[in-house]
Amino acid sequence: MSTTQATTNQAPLIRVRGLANRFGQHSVHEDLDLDLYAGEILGVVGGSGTGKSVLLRSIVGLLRPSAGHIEVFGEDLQRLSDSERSRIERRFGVLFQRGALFTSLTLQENVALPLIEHAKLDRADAEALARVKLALAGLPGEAAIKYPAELSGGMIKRAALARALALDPEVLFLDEPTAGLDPIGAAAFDRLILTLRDALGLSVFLVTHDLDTLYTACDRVAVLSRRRVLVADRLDVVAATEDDWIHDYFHGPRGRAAQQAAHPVEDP
Ligand SMILES: Nc1ncnc2c1ncn2[C@@H]1O[C@H](COP(=O)(O)OP(=O)(O)OP(=O)(O)O)[C@@H](O)[C@H]1O
Repeated sequence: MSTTQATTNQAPLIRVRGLANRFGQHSVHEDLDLDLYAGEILGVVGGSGTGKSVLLRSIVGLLRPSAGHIEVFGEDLQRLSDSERSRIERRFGVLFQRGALFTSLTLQENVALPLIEHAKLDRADAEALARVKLALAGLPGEAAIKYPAELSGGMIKRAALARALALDPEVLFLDEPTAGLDPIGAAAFDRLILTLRDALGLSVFLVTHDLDTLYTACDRVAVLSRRRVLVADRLDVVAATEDDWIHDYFHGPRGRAAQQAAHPVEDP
């Protein structure tokens, strides 16, 4: 696995080594290595079924790996007790692919839930803070008392992001955050992720199929292929890697369009 010089000088925030995930006879990951550095937005890509979500779930503690080590903030997750592990996991915010909000709760009640449960705030304080988080995620004030069914897909994503930010995480995990959004909504969401990273100093692990997201938001890109991370590096290095999937993905019509949109050729 290659990596940029700039990132090799600092200790990674998350260090995955020799990871294996197997479901019966089906091996999804074998001997997978990956690092996430402080303050970076790492895009994780790969063909369907290459195990991007499984990797995310192993890191955030929802799936126990079959083998290997995951170190987070310098601690090996497998060696920690359940309570120590949940102390670490509290420093994560996760936006799942089907970022389900509770349909019977308003947005501010949804976002207040982790604040009541984990930060032990009373309901009024939790909902006041929830409104701040909803604003941070770019939602207008009046959205706070709406129910998910009353909102567009883009607004629901933002509300789910607000909930992921509720406990002031240091690392944000996003599983296909722009899936299902129209191109304008997706571009706005990419900008929001960048703004939040800069404003809050977040580190971001971002699973995506969206080439525009890679070009506009990601500092590095990791490609999952053949059960491991084939390459994790700057986009230009990744796009130049000799591999059939990488070639088709980055140099097909969609890849060329995304690159063109990110770096338009100026008229003479
Ligand atoms: N709990 C599970 N039990 C058995 N197999 C599983 C389980 N979770 C995931 N898998 C399998 O692991 C493989 C990788 O799944 P995963 O959802 O991580 O892929 P992905 O790269 O995120 O795909 P996509 O891009 O389509 O979302 C799939 O073949 C899936 O069926």
